Amino acid sequence: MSDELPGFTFLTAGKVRDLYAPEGHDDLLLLVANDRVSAFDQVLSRPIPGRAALLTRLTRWWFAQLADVPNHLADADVAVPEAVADRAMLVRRLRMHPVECVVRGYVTGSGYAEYRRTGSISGLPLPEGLQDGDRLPEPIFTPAYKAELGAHDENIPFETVVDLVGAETAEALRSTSLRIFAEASAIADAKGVILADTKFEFGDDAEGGLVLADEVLTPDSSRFWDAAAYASGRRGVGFDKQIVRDWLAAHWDGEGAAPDLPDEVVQRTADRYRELVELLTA
Ligand SMILES: C[C@H](c1ccccc1)n1cc(-c2ncnc(N)c2C#N)cn1
Repeated sequence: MSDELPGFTFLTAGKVRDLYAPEGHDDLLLLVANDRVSAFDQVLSRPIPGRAALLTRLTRWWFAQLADVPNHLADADVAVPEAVADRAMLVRRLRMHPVECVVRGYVTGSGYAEYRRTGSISGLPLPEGLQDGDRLPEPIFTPAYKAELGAHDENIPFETVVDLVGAETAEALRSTSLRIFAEASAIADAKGVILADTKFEFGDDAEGGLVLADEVLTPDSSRFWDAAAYASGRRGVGFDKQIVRDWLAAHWDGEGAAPDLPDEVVQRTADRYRELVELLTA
């Protein structure tokens, strides 16, 4: 739904979300999630029913758990159309910082690839001999520069963050990201879920205060692993896209457009999202 929201002006579309401006409210935005899912850098053709509403519910829940962190949710008298209400967030328009604030408790994915190449991630040297999925001695802040839509984010050292946003804001981004990660991973851990890594985005409000933005601590911005599986040696058993990834790996050579997911994979994936959200928010 890229342009049919009465009372709202369509601004831009991401892979799995659209951004609107409420007419007459220049200080607000509307983030609308959709049921599309991306894997292997492709938005898959078949949506996952209920996914957007579940992840919106999860983001709202995390914002409530992180009550000590200012966030961009707006409490404004603006009617959000019923058609999108359960998958939309009305938010304060911020001056966004061009930094993906990534925190890693475990080494995997692009971080592990960089580690294998350089022995470090975002300029942070790591112990030798780490294997994919290993827990790090302590969570690390590994920022990335926000790439254009569709391109990969580029890991950058903290010094570059300082050049981008200034020393005070850079330190606030790092300390706030690490603090939120510690709080969130403790909450997840208590429910049998490993928060392996996550990505936060922040902006400044009109008073210059640092505000947590975007979506937070969802499977789109984070890796959530089954702790029991990890403990038994099955590493990286994800809660969301593992089913999709496994099916694609078995039915697609990675060339051209990904094949349509079968009904059974779509349904199991939808169930898995629900399982994660209900486990975390219980
Ligand atoms: C990346 C994301 C996006 C969402 C949906 C579709 C495409 C991009 N986005 C969020 C903002 C944004 N700008 C100003 N104030 C804010 N509170 C936010 C937020 N969140 C700009 N882009």
